Amino acid sequence: MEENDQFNAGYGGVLTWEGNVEMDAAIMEGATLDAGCVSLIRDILHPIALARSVMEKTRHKYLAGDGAMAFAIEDGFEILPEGSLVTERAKKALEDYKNSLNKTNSACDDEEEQPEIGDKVFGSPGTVGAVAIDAYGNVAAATSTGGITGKMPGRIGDSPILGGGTYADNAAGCISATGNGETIMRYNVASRILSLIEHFGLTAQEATAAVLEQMTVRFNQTAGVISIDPNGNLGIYFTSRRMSWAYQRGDELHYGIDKGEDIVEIIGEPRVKF
Ligand SMILES: NC(=O)C[C@H](N)C(=O)O
Repeated sequence: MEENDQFNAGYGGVLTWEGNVEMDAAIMEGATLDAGCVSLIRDILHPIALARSVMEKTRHKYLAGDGAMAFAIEDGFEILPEGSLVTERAKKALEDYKNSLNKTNSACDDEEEQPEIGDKVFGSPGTVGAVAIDAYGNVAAATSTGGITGKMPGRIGDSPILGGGTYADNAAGCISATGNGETIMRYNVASRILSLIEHFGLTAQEATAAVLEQMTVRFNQTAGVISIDPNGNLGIYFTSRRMSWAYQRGDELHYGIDKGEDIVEIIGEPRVKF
C-alpha cells in the first residue's frame, strides 16, 4: 500500500510546507511488546520495513532523521532519487492548502486549518494501518504515514508514537489510528482504547467508539481507528466523514469507506485454515 499513490504513505505521501515527503512509521508485536519506530524518513518506498529493521536489528526502538537514514543505508535500503515519492496530486494538495490559508503565510500549526481524514481537498485520504491476530492470540500493529499536508519540516505525528497512533499487547489487543496526529498523541488514543478493553472488559468496537467520541468532543478533531481485542473481535470506528477499511476473516473480505458501509466479497479459501 505504500507503493499506491491513493494512500498517504510511501509514494504519494502528503507534502511538508517545503514540498517534501517526510514519513513516520511504527510496528509492534503484542507477545513481546517489541517495537520499531521511525520518523523524518525521506526517499524510501517502505518506511514500515525500516521500522521493522529497527525492531529486529538494533538495540533501540525509535530512530529518526539523519540517524535513521544512515541506518537505512547500512541495512541495504534503496534510497530513491530525491523527490521520487512526490506525486502531482500531493503537489496540488499542498498548493490548495497554501491557498486556503488566508490568515498567515507561514507553516503555522493552526488546528482549525487541518483537514480531517477523508478530506479530498488537501491530499490522499489516509495513513495506512494494519492490525492482526493469529490463531494463538498474538496481536500486532503497524502504521505508515506521510503525516499531514503542509506540516512543518521536522513535524512528527501520532503514528510512530507507541500508545498514541500504534500499539499492540496480547493482554489488551492492537490499534492503528489515523486522523489529526497532534490530537491523537495528546489523547493517547491507542493506550486509552486498550485500557478499556483490558481493565473494563469492553470489546474492541465498544472501546474504540467510546474513546474516539470522547476525543472528538474534547478536541473538536476527528480520527479513525482499527483495532482487535484479545478475543479476536474487530473494532472499526471513525468520527471523520469517511475512512477506508477492509478486513478478511475466513474466505470473506469486508470493506467500506462511508459510515455504515460493509461490502462483502467471497474471495475463496484462505491458504491457511484455522
Ligand atoms: N492522515 C493521517 O492519519 C495523519 C497522521 N495521523 C498524522 O497526523 O501524521
